[in-house]
Amino acid sequence: MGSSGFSWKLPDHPKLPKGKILGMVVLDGWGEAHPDQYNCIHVADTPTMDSLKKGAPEKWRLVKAHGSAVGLPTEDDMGNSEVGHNALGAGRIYAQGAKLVDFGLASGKIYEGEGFKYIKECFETGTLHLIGLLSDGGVHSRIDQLQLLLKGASENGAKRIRVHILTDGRDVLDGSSVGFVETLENDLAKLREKGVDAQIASGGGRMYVTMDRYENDWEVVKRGWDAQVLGEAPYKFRSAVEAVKKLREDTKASDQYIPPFVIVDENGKPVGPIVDGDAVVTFNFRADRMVMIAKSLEYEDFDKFDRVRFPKIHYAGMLQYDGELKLPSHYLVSPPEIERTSGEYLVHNGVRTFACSETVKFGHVTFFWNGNRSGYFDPSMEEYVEIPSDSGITFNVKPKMKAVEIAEKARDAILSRKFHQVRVNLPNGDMVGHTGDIEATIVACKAADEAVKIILDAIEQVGGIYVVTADHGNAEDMVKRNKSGQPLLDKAGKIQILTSHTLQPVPIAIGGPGLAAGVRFRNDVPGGGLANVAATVMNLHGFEAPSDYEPTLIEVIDN
Ligand SMILES: O=C(O)[C@@H](CO)OP(=O)(O)O
Ligand SMILES: [Mn+2]
Ligand SMILES: [Mn+2]
Repeated sequence: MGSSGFSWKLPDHPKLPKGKILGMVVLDGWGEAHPDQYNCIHVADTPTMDSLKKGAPEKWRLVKAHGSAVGLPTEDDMGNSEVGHNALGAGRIYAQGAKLVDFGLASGKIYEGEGFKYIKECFETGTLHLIGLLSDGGVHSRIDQLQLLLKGASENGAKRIRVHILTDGRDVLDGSSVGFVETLENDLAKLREKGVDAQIASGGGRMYVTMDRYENDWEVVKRGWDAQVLGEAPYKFRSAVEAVKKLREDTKASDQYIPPFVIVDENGKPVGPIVDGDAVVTFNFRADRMVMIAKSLEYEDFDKFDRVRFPKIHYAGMLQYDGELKLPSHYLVSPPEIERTSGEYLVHNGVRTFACSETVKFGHVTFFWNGNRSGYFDPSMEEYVEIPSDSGITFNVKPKMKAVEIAEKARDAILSRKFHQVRVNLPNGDMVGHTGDIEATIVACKAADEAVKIILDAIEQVGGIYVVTADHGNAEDMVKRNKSGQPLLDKAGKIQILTSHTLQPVPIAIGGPGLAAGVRFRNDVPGGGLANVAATVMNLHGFEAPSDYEPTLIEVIDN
């Protein structure tokens, strides 16, 4: 870097060569935990990952993947794909959406911002609609933030408020939706006592209504649109608590998959369709599962499904969800400014990159990796391949998912020798872990392990280097535990299945024939986390990382 200013040019690494082919594998939802029967990774046959762990102690270690290590508010915050891949790709720790929204609400700054002023223009004559995930999971949203926003909006002049809820059961225990709806109903009743006309207007389970991602299945978003905007749904109820209880019972749906419903008045009329002149806020802070609904609410030109009506509204996201598309154009809190990511640096330094996953995780190794920006930095240097995911099923039905297909694409990219970095996300441990199906998750872990083997074999053939890591835990612990780690039993004496991510660290392994002799993990970064991986990878490509990146995990010992 010249003294005159910024340069993309990275300094040469003093010891490590350039031009090696590097396979970068992210196992989604693959943490390290105590081996017992609820640790699906332990129970599953995973010879490849086992051999990495046993093989070379100086080339395998654990890194932090939750809490402050990935920019989350507290050490009780489990990791997730957004913050995990952001850290892996950006090499620095950013205060993430959850934290930025906390700050905006606590300081009141949120109410002074452009986004809030924009929606406020509708408060006099229109309704304020709040759409988002109702739980305290802290991955996509938090109910306490919704509560503060409800209070703040009413104090700032909102007279009529409608909440469109999405039930969780993925980041929190299944069945917990009832309690969250009751809490929200209490708050809305208090607002009504103060003269604010506030009600829940519609709802549905997050995986079946609204929160699809990466354009996997627009039907999911359409179901939400019909209920939230048009006031139409297959189920109609007078109360949301009743809706959630009854639909769980009658349709046997888990919280994640509750079918869409609308709340109606005594005449059977929906209480809160979205109409001209209304304001709408999507209150999730996390990006991936808000991009599609944001497009449907914002884009004049839109052909993904028939919206029937496109109301003239003032729409704001809790955050801006896509930095490249500038979507949505209005937002309540500015997102973390994740810039100068490793992907952008490497492209500027001649590193040709291939990235691949299946649809449900495709954006993780592209969009999240690149700091929540869609698209390429330089299409002549990069190729991103998406393998279509199965849609319309829960992944316990097909736990192998597209692991082999992803690995074969990676293998072909490696053997083609056209790329220096071949990066994949293997979704199985996470996507199947979220279903809570232990048997299926064991199959999933085995499938992911087999995919890793395909990639490592290809790296072996070209004399390359591999880095195998994960973005956060999930499959390694499938049961809710008490403080001392014992499985918690419910009233009927049954274990409580944990569908969510965990607080566990994740493994990182390096190796391959191209790894220079003397490379090993340093032992002076014991607290290392996912953000330390980017500098590590830059070193393995033959470069020094920028000075503001979190330190590399490796050193080169002279033999
Ligand atoms: O499915 C998701 O949206 C989250 C859990 O809420 O999982 P991940 O962070 O692994 O994408
Ligand atoms: Mn993940
Ligand atoms: Mn997950």
